[in-house]
Order: sequence, then structure tokens, then C-alpha cells
Amino acid sequence: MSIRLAIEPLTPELFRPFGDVVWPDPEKVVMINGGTTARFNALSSAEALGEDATVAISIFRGEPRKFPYHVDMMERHPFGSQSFSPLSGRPFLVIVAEDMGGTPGKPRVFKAEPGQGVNYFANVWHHPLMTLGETSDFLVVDRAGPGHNLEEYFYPALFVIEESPL
Ligand SMILES: NC(=O)N[C@@H](O)C(=O)O
Ligand code: NI
Repeated sequence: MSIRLAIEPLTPELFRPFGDVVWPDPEKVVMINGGTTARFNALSSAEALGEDATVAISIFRGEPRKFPYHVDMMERHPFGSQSFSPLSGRPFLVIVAEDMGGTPGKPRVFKAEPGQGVNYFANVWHHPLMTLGETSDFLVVDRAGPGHNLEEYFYPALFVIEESPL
């Protein structure tokens, strides 16, 4: 018997414990380039911890997930943040969990609307990329360098997202 997960709207306030929402926040706009460009400044910051760590900029091409989708695991990156910004302008799902003394609690599922990306703080439990509907590209900024920057946890019970929010 799987435990059903509801889908919540992604807002900066709801997501605050897990990271930042990366979106053109009008409160962070600075006009530059002679007024021809709006810079939405410092929406979040990349953390790259540890000796010889660097910040990597990658593109992830995600295949759409099938539903009902069973969330059976979470992961985290102890040495750095990880951001996902859609290049396709499509919604995607963001699944995170509070840390409960070294393992993730119940997953929380947020729907990122077009124009919204996220930056997970270092060591925040999250599920790998959850693409919706069609193959989609994401700009990903995260930590590269030595050391094992991936911790995975597999739940003893299954959680399920019954249907796609599209
Ligand atoms: N493995 C990898 O680079 N991607 C995951 O960390 C993810 O969160 O999608
Ligand atoms: Ni990750």
C-alpha cells in the first residue's frame, strides 16, 4: 500500500527550508546595459564546498516521468548546492524532504510553473530530476570536484504521485 503524495504550488516561502526559487523576482531587478537589460540579481548562490571544488554549469535533458510515479528514494549532495532552471519553459516537479536525523522525512512535492527554477541548498534531500510531459532541457549549476558528493536513501515504504499535474 503506497502513501499518496499531494502536489503543492511552488512558492519562495514554502520552499524556503529547502532552497531558493529561481525566478524573475521583480524585487531583485536591476536595469543594466544602458537600460536595455533587466538583471534579476543574485536570486540564489551556488555552494561548492571542499578543497578543489568548482562550480559546474551543465544541461540535463530529462525524459518525462510516467505516472502513477512511485517515490522510493531521495538523494542529497553534502558538498554543494544544485540548481535546475528549465530551458524549455515547461513545468516540472520538485520533490524534497526535511532531514530527520540523517534520513529524509516524508517527501513534499511541488509543481514548478514555467519560469520557475530551483536551487537546492547543499545537503538538502531531493529526488532526481522530475521532467513532465516531454523531453526537456534544464540548465544545472552544481558542484564539481573531488569527493563523493552524492548520498542516497531508499525508503522502506513507497510513496506515490498518482497522476501528472499536466
Ligand atoms: N546525478 C545528477 O547529477 N543528478 C541528480 O543529482 C539530480 O538531482 O537530478
Ligand atoms: Ni541531485
